[in-house]
Amino acid sequence: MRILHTMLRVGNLQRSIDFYTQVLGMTLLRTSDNPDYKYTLAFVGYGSNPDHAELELTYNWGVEQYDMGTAYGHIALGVPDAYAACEKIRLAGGNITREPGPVKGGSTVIAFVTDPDGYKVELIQR
Ligand SMILES: C[C@@H](O)C(=O)SC[C@H](NC(=O)CC[C@H](N)C(=O)O)C(=O)NCC(=O)O
Ligand code: NI
Repeated sequence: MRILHTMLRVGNLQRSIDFYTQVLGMTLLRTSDNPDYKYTLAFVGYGSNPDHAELELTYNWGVEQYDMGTAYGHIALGVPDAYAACEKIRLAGGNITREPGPVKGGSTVIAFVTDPDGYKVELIQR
């Protein structure tokens, strides 16, 4: 088996596409409309399946907000320099919600950015 994608329900598809492409540097890989079930999908990533796992952004027509609950954690991205990545994200209008630095109790440098719906994305320096 292999990981193909992670699905996130989003309240505004273009807002999310803009974030993942313009702020995090991903590519909009494809979209698909499902008029019968009133939803649209947008797949974003740093490449396509099978070589790259993708994010499946799911927009349910007319649903602009979700109860985020307490269970979701984060999606992690690998970066060569978390400090530089955070500066670039800030300049692109992204919201850094945890400054880069060693993880508590460890030495790996991490940071967090929050996407437009409030989903956390971890940046891991490696
Ligand atoms: C393309 C593939 O990766 C999918 O995940 S589509 C599967 C389909 N998704 C939805 O219906 C999304 C909208 C839904 N209202 C939601 O918010 O999850 C799905 O889950 N189909 C159910 C089925 O039994 O086919
Ligand atoms: Ni899916």
